[in-house]
Amino acid sequence: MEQIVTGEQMKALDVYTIEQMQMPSLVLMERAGLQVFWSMQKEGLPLSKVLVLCGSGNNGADGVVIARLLTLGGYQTDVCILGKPEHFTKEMEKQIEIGRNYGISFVKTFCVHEYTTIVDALFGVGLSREIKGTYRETIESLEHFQGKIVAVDIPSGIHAGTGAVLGCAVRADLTVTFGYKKAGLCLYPGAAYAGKLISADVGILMPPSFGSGLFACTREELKTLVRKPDGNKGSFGKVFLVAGSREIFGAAYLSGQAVLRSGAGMLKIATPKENREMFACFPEAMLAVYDEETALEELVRENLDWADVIGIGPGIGISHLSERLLELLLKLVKKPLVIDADGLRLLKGKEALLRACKGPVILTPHLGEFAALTGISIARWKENPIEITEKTAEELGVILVCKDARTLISSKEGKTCINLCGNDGMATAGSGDVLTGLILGLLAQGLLPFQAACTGVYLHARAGDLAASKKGRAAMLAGDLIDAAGEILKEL
Ligand SMILES: NC(=O)C1=CN([C@@H]2O[C@H](COP(=O)(O)OP(=O)(O)OC[C@H]3O[C@@H](n4cnc5c(N)ncnc54)[C@H](OP(=O)(O)O)[C@@H]3O)[C@@H](O)[C@H]2O)[C@@H](O)CC1
Ligand SMILES: Nc1ncnc2c1ncn2[C@@H]1O[C@H](COP(=O)(O)OP(=O)(O)O)[C@@H](O)[C@H]1O
Ligand SMILES: [K+]
Repeated sequence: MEQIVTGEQMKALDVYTIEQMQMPSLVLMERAGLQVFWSMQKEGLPLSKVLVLCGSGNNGADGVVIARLLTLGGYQTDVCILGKPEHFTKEMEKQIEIGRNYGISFVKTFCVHEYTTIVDALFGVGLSREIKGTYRETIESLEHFQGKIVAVDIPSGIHAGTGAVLGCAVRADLTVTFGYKKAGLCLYPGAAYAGKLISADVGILMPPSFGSGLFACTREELKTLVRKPDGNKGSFGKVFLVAGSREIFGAAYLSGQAVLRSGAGMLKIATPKENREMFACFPEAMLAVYDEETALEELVRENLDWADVIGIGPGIGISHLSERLLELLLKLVKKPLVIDADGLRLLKGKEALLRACKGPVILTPHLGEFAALTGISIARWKENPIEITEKTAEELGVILVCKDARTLISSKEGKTCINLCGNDGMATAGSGDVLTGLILGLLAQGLLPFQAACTGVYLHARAGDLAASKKGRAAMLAGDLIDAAGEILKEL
């Protein structure tokens, strides 16, 4: 997993590196400036005339370093400092002094259209409030700029912890961020403002005791999934999935297919009797059919003994039978349980039962389901997604997968993973059912619950990117994600 930090955490790491490690802040800044300068060259930005816009803090000081490096490199460069001298940090004062000695061009006014590239060094992780006045006018004047924009550390206006736009923000083509990716660059809308994101090492050191539990999913996670040459279908895990209803067969089919495609050994689907004929097209799945006459407790107990992991929800509908099945699972299960879709809708009012559940529980709501379950509106979640997801996971005592364009996975212990892959082609009916199946399949193969949730989300998103490259984002179907997930696993 890749470490992600908030703005406050990044500032704490700066302080630690400077004060404890005794690394001079001007050295860190020089490295930061060099990284931006090199990236601008490497990415082939048009550098015939560059404007560097600087604030009064250390982000602005980085900007002055970049202007000096550009000038020394022979690129025509102007610097405009918007911040007031009384607010300059001591590093900013020093960089201006050095810049003057090197003869860089400071301007008081400018016309953006004269430039081919603009460097945004107005605000970095120190942005603390809504942007107003001259800063706002300047940022808004960049909206019609025809050249390229490079953001230093983070686009000015984006909150480093939440990705929110504080009044207005710079829309960059390239962002070079220092040390670690900031959460605000990983979450929307911030992610959309960053353009291409490059993480650059500038020498920031993280102490072993550092308390951030924020990560991004990476390819490494998939490597924990190893096939055993002497394994059998029992050792690759047995999944019991309560899915489908009289009206909805597809959700059960998609989840079930994803379970087996991810490598699980055996699958049994509990579904209403009317679905029996439909499952003729899915001979790999065993069936446990039920109706009004079925002794549900017996059915559940029998299958809980048999299975290694349990899922409930895809397409089960809202009925007294599906509600009873959910209650029985919550009361009796001692193994990992994944609850999705209608299972989440039925969970409302059963929070006490959920908290008392003896097995580890993974909930996989999209934001509508999350809002219905918790009473927290989608708009409120979007204001502070990490904090709200973590708090809800802790309160409910579950692993919570909040599905969105940037899905968040939080454990009740306060560890959170952000998924950075995937695309809008995945916003297609049945896509979530596939994710449920993948997580169940990974659990069945022995991944620990939080690991299975993060790896499942990552695999699903990578499959989404592969499916989009083959079929296109508009045309891809949930079923394509299943085949693509198989191909991703094959590459390992
Ligand atoms: N430490 C190091 O050595 C290294 C740091 N590095 C760089 O430093 C950056 C962080 O620097 P920073 O902490 O100085 O904050 P920065 O983002 O420049 O802004 C703070 C200034 O903006 C002001 N301000 C805030 N909001 C405002 C608003 N809405 N409207 C108007 N003003 C507003 C705020 O005012 P105040 O809130 O104090 O009144 C203050 O004056 C980091 O992102 C990286 O680029 C790298 O070089 C690596 C080494
Ligand atoms: N714009 C997007 N970018 C990346 N992933 C997305 C986007 N929109 C949706 N997804 C993903 O697609 C899946 C949709 O799940 P869900 O809404 O439960 O679908 P369904 O209920 O139709 O099965 C989630 O995993 C979500 O993270
Ligand atoms: K910036």
